[in-house]
Amino acid sequence: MIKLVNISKEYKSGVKALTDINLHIHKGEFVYIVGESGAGKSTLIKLLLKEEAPTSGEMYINGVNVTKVNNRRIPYIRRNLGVVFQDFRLLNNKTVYENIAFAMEILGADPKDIRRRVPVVLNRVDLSRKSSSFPEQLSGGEQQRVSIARAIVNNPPILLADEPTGNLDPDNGLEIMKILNDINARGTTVIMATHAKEIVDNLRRRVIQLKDGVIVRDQKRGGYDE
Ligand SMILES: Nc1ncnc2c1ncn2[C@@H]1O[C@H](COP(=O)(O)OP(=O)(O)OP(=O)(O)O)[C@@H](O)[C@H]1O
Repeated sequence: MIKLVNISKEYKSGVKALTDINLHIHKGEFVYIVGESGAGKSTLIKLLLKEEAPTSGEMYINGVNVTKVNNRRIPYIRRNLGVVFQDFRLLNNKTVYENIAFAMEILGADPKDIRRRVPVVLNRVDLSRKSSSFPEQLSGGEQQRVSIARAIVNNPPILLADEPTGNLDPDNGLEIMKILNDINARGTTVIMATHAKEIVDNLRRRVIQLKDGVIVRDQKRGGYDE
């Protein structure tokens, strides 16, 4: 489903953020990416999202080579990847409903499909009653649930989450993990970069640990530390 072959990323500043990453993530997996600050977790996510281009190596999504930044490939990537960030990144001038609908509009969805689908994902994150609220009227946990609903509304096979619980208290963090687990149980591949030791230790999944841009551990049902 996702295959990285000898991927390296060196920023213009000369920082080598990733070196020779080889990685195969299969359909339906739940993968934590862990590592100290600066280890390269966000860089890995940015490469997958095409926000950054690798310096060398090849990336494949569903067998399609998406290595080159190529405008023709961007819609393909958007359809395949949903994404959730630590800081939610909702549009503050749009309601909850509109934030989610917008993710379908930009892919050219039929308005009828949008009207049908948005309530379904709002229900999935238990926020139906907040449909007409604006982001600033919501708690952090609720905002993150909206951002998850937006990430899955186009039914992507892969969900990327960069520190999705980083701005939340433990209870809200657990709530987010329940939702991510539920999404994974329905067949979506979930890749989550995180510093949340408690979560990784309690909800054991595949753990990929980065250190100075290199994979130093790839463990089934691993804990946060070796
Ligand atoms: N745009 C950039 N330009 C130059 N260097 C960068 C850039 N983004 C990240 N880096 C550097 O690349 C390395 C990896 O950073 P990255 O953000 O991927 O780490 P991380 O594991 O996500 O860290 P954190 O847990 O703090 O978010 C770091 O040394 C960082 O300073």
